[in-house]
Amino acid sequence: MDAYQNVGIKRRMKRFFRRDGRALIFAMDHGFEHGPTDFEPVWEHVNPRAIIRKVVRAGIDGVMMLPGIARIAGDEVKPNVGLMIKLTSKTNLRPKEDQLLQSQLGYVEDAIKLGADAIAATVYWGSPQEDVMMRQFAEIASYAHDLGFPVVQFAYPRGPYINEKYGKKEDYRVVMYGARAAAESGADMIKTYWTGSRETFAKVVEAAAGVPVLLSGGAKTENPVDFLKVVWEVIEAGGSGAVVGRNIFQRENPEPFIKALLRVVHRNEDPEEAAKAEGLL
Ligand SMILES: O=P(O)(O)OC[C@H]1O[C@](O)(COP(=O)(O)O)[C@@H](O)[C@@H]1O
Repeated sequence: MDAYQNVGIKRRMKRFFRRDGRALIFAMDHGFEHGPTDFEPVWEHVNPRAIIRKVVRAGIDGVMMLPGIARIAGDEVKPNVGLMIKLTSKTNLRPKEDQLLQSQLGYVEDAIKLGADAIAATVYWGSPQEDVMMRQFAEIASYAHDLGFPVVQFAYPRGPYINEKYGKKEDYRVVMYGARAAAESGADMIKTYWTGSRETFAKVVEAAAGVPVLLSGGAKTENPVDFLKVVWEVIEAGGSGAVVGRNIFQRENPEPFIKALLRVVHRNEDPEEAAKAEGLL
């Protein structure tokens, strides 16, 4: 028989994942992590209520945010949509080489009070500060799991040694390593980089040993179909969906784009067909 906590974790995972085991989640931590200039392409989306209302209306499965945005706009995330609260972050205000640490800015209790269905934290695997983030993650995961909450790891290999050894942080060998480290450190969901091909992403999924792997969206593609194609490859590779920020909120009209993404994630639709069906082509 399952322990009470396991039942809680399983039930809360289902707030994000549909019966097909896949999820499309909106990422809304950029005002902190990148700065408000990320919203300049469509300035009205700097208002969290405005953009969250749109993504929820379009049928998104979950929304990820820091605690402060949940205080301001968490009530826009309707009860049938998963709420993921991320407890670590960093600003973009320091020199790049000093941005290799995410610090804890909230506690598991805060996330629960805010109505979270899952708790997230980032680990920059390979960073000189890896140890600090590993401990933060372990503390968050241990407590959240005790209370029956699933934990999401943003497993991002990053830092000078990664560049030296692998050439780039998206090299599948190091992304695979980060995903494995996330699984071995107790993550219930993993969010990580696109490795450039279905074959290499399939290896990342295998390395995660059954823990669902979600794509981290990345910079907005000019042509929406290009991003739909990446998500399609992720699904074909056995990925469990995507967590997408800029590709959604930097578009003038995000709703048809989200609907096309949902077609790809949940119905395996061909990206061009999905785009046509939603009037993007
Ligand atoms: O890779 P970077 O520049 O640190 O980006 C981190 C950002 O990307 C995300 O992980 C995903 O958002 P995007 O889809 O915009 O890439 C955000 O949660 C976070 O703010």
